[in-house]
Formats: sequence, structure tokens, C-alpha cells
Amino acid sequence: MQSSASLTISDLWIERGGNDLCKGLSFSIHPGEAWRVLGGNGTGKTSLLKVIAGISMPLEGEIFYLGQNVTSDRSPLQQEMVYLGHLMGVKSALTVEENLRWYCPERSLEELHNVAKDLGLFPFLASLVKTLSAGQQRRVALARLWLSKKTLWLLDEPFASLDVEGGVMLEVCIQQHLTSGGLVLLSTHQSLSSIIPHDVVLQP
Ligand SMILES: Nc1ncnc2c1ncn2[C@@H]1O[C@H](COP(=O)(O)OP(=O)(O)OP(=O)(O)O)[C@@H](O)[C@H]1O
Repeated sequence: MQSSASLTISDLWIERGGNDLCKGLSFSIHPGEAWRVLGGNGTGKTSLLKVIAGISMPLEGEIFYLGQNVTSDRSPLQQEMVYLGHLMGVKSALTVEENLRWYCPERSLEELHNVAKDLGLFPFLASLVKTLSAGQQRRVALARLWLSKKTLWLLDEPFASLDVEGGVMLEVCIQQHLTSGGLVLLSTHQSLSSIIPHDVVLQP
């Protein structure tokens, strides 16, 4: 399949627990584009993101990344991807600073501290993540985006638990990523039409 898109989903069929969550689903994401996965509870938003991330497999269909068919081996895509799922990938028994170090061992302590300041986490650097509020823990997870140099962001309800300020910061972060040619696919119930004009709609 030829396409100028960075990520192409072609004719995807995902089934879970005996139910078809989508069938014949196709869309393409070009550099600098964000797409939003829409649908009510249980319609398959998380399942779609997991399939694209390579955590689970579709029944049928193909996934192309940078023109390469990655359906059976998602590693070329995974090397370029940040996937933030419901569980957020934070290490709750580690401190905030230890989590940031774990995300990005190649970054200097000063860079990590600057990200912590941007996200309002600086006072909590020495706190165990499990002692933080849900929104603060979400901010720790989102630090991965602030530190990331990866092109493709797959974000499962990234605005969940964030306050208004956190939501605005995340929108700005996404906008900056798009401006630098990144790709974003996220599920959200938030209205983000200004930065995310493209929707994938999953029906019950
Ligand atoms: N591993 C699994 N085995 C069986 N059924 C599953 C599995 N994973 C998901 N499902 C089912 O697939 C459907 C879609 O689940 P999914 O989590 O993808 O929905 P969602 O749109 O993300 O929901 P929500 O908005 O509530 O987070 C649900 O009915 C769920 O029970």
C-alpha cells in the first residue's frame, strides 16, 4: 500500500469478548496531525489504541508506519511511540524524581527538574508517587510527553483527572508536538476541536 501518511490503519477488524468493536476501520495520520477516538464507554477506544501500539492484535486489517507494513511486527512503530494507557505507566513505589529518571535516563537532572517545575511537580520530587493525588500522578505520567523525542503519541484519555490548568498545559504540549511534525492519536471525552479536527468514531 502506498501512502504519504506516517501512520495508516487499513480495514481494521477488532473483536473482543465475542463482540466486533470495529470492522473495516481505515484512517491515516499525516505529520503534524492529531486524531481523536470518540465513542461511549465500552465502544473500543482503549482496544483500538492497544492494537495500534502492538499490545494486542486485530482479527484482520493492516497497520503501516512510514510506509512499512508493521502489522505482524510493530517494533519499528514502537521505537517511535509513546503509549500512555489508563494505568499511566508510573511506578507508584518510586518518587517523582525516580520516575522522571526512569523515563529519560539520558536527560540531565536540571532538565528533569525543569520539567517538574513546568508540571507543578517540583515540590513533590522526593515524594512517593503513591502518596500523590490522582491528578498529580497523571502529571507524573504526562512528564513522559514533555521529555519525549518520540514522533507518535498514543494517549488513552490523557485529560482524565487533570484540573483546568493541567488540561491547558497538555493542550499546549500537544500543539507544540504537532508543530514539530509529530503525530497524535488520543481518546478523550473532551472537546478539542481547535487542535484536533479529525475524529475516529466508534459505535456501540
Ligand atoms: N481482554 C478482553 N477480553 C474480553 N473483552 C474485552 C477485553 N478488553 C476489552 N474487552 C471488552 O471490549 C469492549 C471495549 O472495551 P474498551 O476498554 O476498548 O472500551 P473503551 O471505549 O475504551 O471504554 P471506556 O470509555 O469505558 O474506557 C468492552 O465491552 C470490554 O468489556
